[in-house]
Amino acid sequence: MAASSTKKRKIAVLGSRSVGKSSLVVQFIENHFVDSYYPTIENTFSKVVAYKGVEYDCDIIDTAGQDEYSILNSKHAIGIHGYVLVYSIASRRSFDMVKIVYDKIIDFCGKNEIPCVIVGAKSDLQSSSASRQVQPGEAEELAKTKQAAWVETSAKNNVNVGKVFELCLAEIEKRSPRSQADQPEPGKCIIM
Ligand SMILES: Nc1nc2c(ncn2[C@@H]2O[C@H](COP(=O)(O)OP(=O)(O)OP(=O)(O)O)[C@@H](O)[C@H]2O)c(=O)[nH]1
Repeated sequence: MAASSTKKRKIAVLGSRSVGKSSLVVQFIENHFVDSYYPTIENTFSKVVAYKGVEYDCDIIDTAGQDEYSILNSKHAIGIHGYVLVYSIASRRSFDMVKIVYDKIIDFCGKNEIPCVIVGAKSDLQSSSASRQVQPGEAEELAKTKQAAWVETSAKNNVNVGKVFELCLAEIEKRSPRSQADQPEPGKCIIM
Protein backbone atom coordinates (compact mmCIF):
# COMPACT_ATOMS: atom_id res chain seq x y z
CA MET A 1 0.00 0.00 0.00
CA ALA A 2 1.19 3.52 -0.73
CA ALA A 3 2.76 5.46 2.16
CA SER A 4 0.89 8.54 3.40
CA SER A 5 3.63 10.80 2.03
CA THR A 6 3.10 9.30 -1.42
CA LYS A 7 2.11 11.81 -4.05
CA LYS A 8 -0.85 10.90 -6.24
CA ARG A 9 -0.29 11.59 -9.95
CA LYS A 10 -2.63 11.00 -12.91
CA ILE A 11 -1.05 10.47 -16.30
CA ALA A 12 -3.00 10.17 -19.57
CA VAL A 13 -1.55 8.28 -22.54
CA LEU A 14 -2.89 9.54 -25.86
CA GLY A 15 -2.14 9.16 -29.59
CA SER A 16 -3.38 7.57 -32.82
CA ARG A 17 -4.74 4.04 -33.02
CA SER A 18 -2.30 1.15 -32.95
CA VAL A 19 0.82 3.22 -32.20
CA GLY A 20 1.60 1.06 -29.18
CA LYS A 21 0.03 2.93 -26.23
CA SER A 22 -1.32 -0.19 -24.51
CA SER A 23 1.86 -2.17 -25.18
CA LEU A 24 3.92 0.61 -23.59
CA VAL A 25 1.70 0.78 -20.50
CA VAL A 26 1.42 -3.00 -20.12
CA GLN A 27 5.20 -3.40 -20.47
CA PHE A 28 5.63 -0.75 -17.74
CA ILE A 29 3.03 -2.18 -15.36
CA GLU A 30 3.19 -5.92 -16.03
CA ASN A 31 6.64 -6.37 -17.61
CA HIS A 32 5.56 -8.22 -20.72
CA PHE A 33 4.94 -7.44 -24.37
CA VAL A 34 1.53 -7.79 -25.97
CA ASP A 35 2.09 -9.04 -29.51
CA SER A 36 -1.57 -9.13 -30.51
CA TYR A 37 -3.65 -6.05 -31.19
CA TYR A 38 -6.89 -5.41 -29.31
CA PRO A 39 -8.19 -1.85 -29.75
CA THR A 40 -8.50 -0.21 -26.32
CA ILE A 41 -11.67 1.46 -25.07
CA GLU A 42 -10.06 2.75 -21.90
CA ASN A 43 -8.03 1.21 -19.10
CA THR A 44 -6.61 2.68 -15.93
CA PHE A 45 -3.54 1.07 -14.37
CA SER A 46 -1.93 1.92 -11.03
CA LYS A 47 1.68 1.69 -10.00
CA VAL A 48 3.80 3.18 -7.24
CA VAL A 49 6.91 4.68 -8.78
CA ALA A 50 9.94 5.80 -6.75
CA TYR A 51 11.58 8.78 -8.40
CA LYS A 52 14.28 11.00 -6.89
CA GLY A 53 13.57 9.71 -3.39
CA VAL A 54 9.82 10.34 -3.58
CA GLU A 55 7.06 7.77 -4.01
CA TYR A 56 4.44 8.56 -6.61
CA ASP A 57 1.17 6.63 -6.67
CA CYS A 58 0.48 6.85 -10.40
CA ASP A 59 -2.82 6.26 -12.18
CA ILE A 60 -2.01 5.71 -15.82
CA ILE A 61 -4.96 6.08 -18.19
CA ASP A 62 -4.55 4.16 -21.44
CA THR A 63 -7.01 5.79 -23.83
CA ALA A 64 -8.71 4.69 -27.05
CA GLY A 65 -6.77 5.84 -30.12
CA GLN A 66 -7.64 9.29 -31.42
CA ASP A 67 -7.96 10.71 -34.92
CA GLU A 68 -8.28 14.25 -36.27
CA TYR A 69 -12.04 14.21 -35.65
CA SER A 70 -12.03 12.88 -32.09
CA ILE A 71 -13.24 15.31 -29.48
CA LEU A 72 -10.96 15.43 -26.46
CA ASN A 73 -12.68 13.60 -23.61
CA SER A 74 -12.83 15.93 -20.61
CA LYS A 75 -11.74 12.94 -18.47
CA HIS A 76 -8.41 13.16 -20.28
CA ALA A 77 -7.87 16.78 -19.34
CA ILE A 78 -9.52 17.47 -15.98
CA GLY A 79 -7.47 16.27 -13.01
CA ILE A 80 -4.65 15.03 -15.23
CA HIS A 81 -1.17 15.97 -14.02
CA GLY A 82 0.84 14.88 -17.05
CA TYR A 83 0.52 13.59 -20.61
CA VAL A 84 2.29 10.92 -22.63
CA LEU A 85 1.68 11.57 -26.34
CA VAL A 86 2.62 8.56 -28.43
CA TYR A 87 3.37 8.18 -32.15
CA SER A 88 4.96 5.29 -34.00
CA ILE A 89 8.35 6.01 -35.61
CA ALA A 90 6.98 4.03 -38.59
CA SER A 91 3.96 6.31 -39.09
CA ARG A 92 4.24 9.94 -40.17
CA ARG A 93 0.49 10.29 -39.77
CA SER A 94 0.66 9.32 -36.11
CA PHE A 95 3.41 11.93 -35.59
CA ASP A 96 1.18 14.62 -37.12
CA MET A 97 -1.57 13.44 -34.77
CA VAL A 98 0.61 14.21 -31.72
CA LYS A 99 0.60 17.92 -32.71
CA ILE A 100 -3.19 17.84 -33.14
CA VAL A 101 -3.79 16.14 -29.78
CA TYR A 102 -1.34 18.49 -28.05
CA ASP A 103 -3.21 21.54 -29.41
CA LYS A 104 -6.55 20.07 -28.34
CA ILE A 105 -5.28 19.65 -24.76
CA ILE A 106 -3.82 23.16 -24.70
CA ASP A 107 -7.12 24.60 -25.98
CA PHE A 108 -9.13 22.60 -23.45
CA CYS A 109 -6.93 23.49 -20.48
CA GLY A 110 -6.48 27.14 -21.53
CA LYS A 111 -2.75 26.96 -20.75
CA ASN A 112 0.35 27.80 -22.79
CA GLU A 113 2.05 24.50 -22.01
CA ILE A 114 1.41 21.22 -20.22
CA PRO A 115 3.65 18.62 -18.54
CA CYS A 116 4.18 16.30 -21.45
CA VAL A 117 6.42 13.58 -22.89
CA ILE A 118 6.36 12.92 -26.63
CA VAL A 119 7.11 9.24 -27.28
CA GLY A 120 8.34 7.70 -30.54
CA ALA A 121 7.19 4.10 -30.09
CA LYS A 122 8.29 0.93 -31.93
CA SER A 123 11.94 2.05 -32.20
CA ASP A 124 12.87 -1.58 -32.92
CA LEU A 125 11.35 -1.12 -36.39
CA GLN A 126 14.17 1.26 -37.36
CA SER A 127 16.41 -1.69 -38.27
CA SER A 128 14.55 -1.86 -41.55
CA SER A 129 15.27 1.66 -42.84
CA ALA A 130 12.13 1.61 -45.00
CA SER A 131 10.05 1.46 -41.81
CA ARG A 132 11.22 4.68 -40.20
CA GLN A 133 9.06 7.62 -41.23
CA VAL A 134 9.88 10.03 -38.39
CA GLN A 135 13.47 11.12 -37.80
CA PRO A 136 14.64 11.62 -34.20
CA GLY A 137 15.80 15.18 -34.98
CA GLU A 138 12.39 16.44 -36.07
CA ALA A 139 10.64 14.82 -33.11
CA GLU A 140 13.15 16.36 -30.72
CA GLU A 141 12.59 19.72 -32.40
CA LEU A 142 8.82 19.42 -31.96
CA ALA A 143 9.30 18.56 -28.28
CA LYS A 144 11.51 21.64 -27.82
CA THR A 145 8.88 23.95 -29.31
CA LYS A 146 6.29 22.50 -26.92
CA GLN A 147 8.64 22.54 -23.87
CA ALA A 148 8.06 18.80 -23.67
CA ALA A 149 10.40 15.86 -23.09
CA TRP A 150 10.97 13.35 -25.89
CA VAL A 151 12.13 9.76 -26.02
CA GLU A 152 11.99 6.78 -28.41
CA THR A 153 10.88 3.46 -26.97
CA SER A 154 10.37 -0.15 -27.85
CA ALA A 155 7.79 -1.96 -25.76
CA LYS A 156 8.77 -5.09 -27.68
CA ASN A 157 12.40 -4.96 -26.53
CA ASN A 158 11.66 -3.11 -23.28
CA VAL A 159 13.76 -0.08 -24.23
CA ASN A 160 13.18 3.25 -22.42
CA VAL A 161 9.76 2.18 -21.15
CA GLY A 162 10.36 3.19 -17.50
CA LYS A 163 12.07 6.35 -18.71
CA VAL A 164 8.81 7.61 -20.25
CA PHE A 165 7.13 7.75 -16.86
CA GLU A 166 10.19 9.17 -15.08
CA LEU A 167 10.33 11.96 -17.67
CA CYS A 168 6.63 12.56 -17.21
CA LEU A 169 7.00 12.85 -13.42
CA ALA A 170 9.94 15.22 -13.96
CA GLU A 171 7.83 17.41 -16.28
CA ILE A 172 5.00 17.43 -13.72
CA GLU A 173 7.28 18.27 -10.79
CA LYS A 174 9.09 20.99 -12.75
CA ARG A 175 5.80 22.87 -13.01
CA SER A 176 4.29 22.05 -9.64
CA PRO A 177 3.94 25.17 -7.43
CA ARG A 178 5.58 23.36 -4.52
CA SER A 179 8.76 22.47 -6.41
CA GLN A 180 8.99 26.03 -7.75
CA ALA A 181 8.70 27.29 -4.21
CA ASP A 182 11.45 24.85 -3.27
CA GLN A 183 13.86 26.62 -5.61
CA PRO A 184 15.22 29.68 -3.80
CA GLU A 185 16.25 32.61 -5.94
CA PRO A 186 20.01 32.88 -6.20
CA GLY A 187 21.45 34.81 -3.30
CA LYS A 188 18.33 34.38 -1.13
CA CYS A 189 18.01 32.14 1.90
CA ILE A 190 15.07 30.14 3.20
CA ILE A 191 13.96 30.50 6.83
CA MET A 192 12.94 27.05 8.08
N1 LIG B 1 7.49 -3.89 -33.38
C1 LIG B 1 6.79 -3.37 -32.37
N2 LIG B 1 5.44 -3.52 -32.35
C2 LIG B 1 4.77 -2.96 -31.31
C3 LIG B 1 5.42 -2.24 -30.28
N3 LIG B 1 4.48 -1.80 -29.43
C4 LIG B 1 3.30 -2.24 -29.90
N4 LIG B 1 3.46 -2.94 -31.03
C5 LIG B 1 2.42 -3.62 -31.79
O1 LIG B 1 1.55 -2.66 -32.38
C6 LIG B 1 0.19 -3.10 -32.35
C7 LIG B 1 -0.69 -2.08 -31.65
O2 LIG B 1 -0.26 -2.00 -30.30
P1 LIG B 1 -1.21 -1.44 -29.14
O3 LIG B 1 -0.36 -1.31 -27.94
O4 LIG B 1 -2.43 -2.27 -29.02
O5 LIG B 1 -1.59 -0.01 -29.75
P2 LIG B 1 -2.57 1.10 -29.14
O6 LIG B 1 -1.95 2.41 -29.46
O7 LIG B 1 -2.85 0.85 -27.71
O8 LIG B 1 -3.87 0.89 -30.02
P3 LIG B 1 -5.40 1.46 -29.74
O9 LIG B 1 -5.91 0.72 -28.57
O10 LIG B 1 -6.13 1.16 -30.99
O11 LIG B 1 -5.30 2.91 -29.52
C8 LIG B 1 0.20 -4.46 -31.66
O12 LIG B 1 0.20 -5.49 -32.63
C9 LIG B 1 1.53 -4.48 -30.90
O13 LIG B 1 2.07 -5.77 -30.73
C10 LIG B 1 6.86 -2.12 -30.32
O14 LIG B 1 7.53 -1.55 -29.47
N5 LIG B 1 7.48 -2.70 -31.41
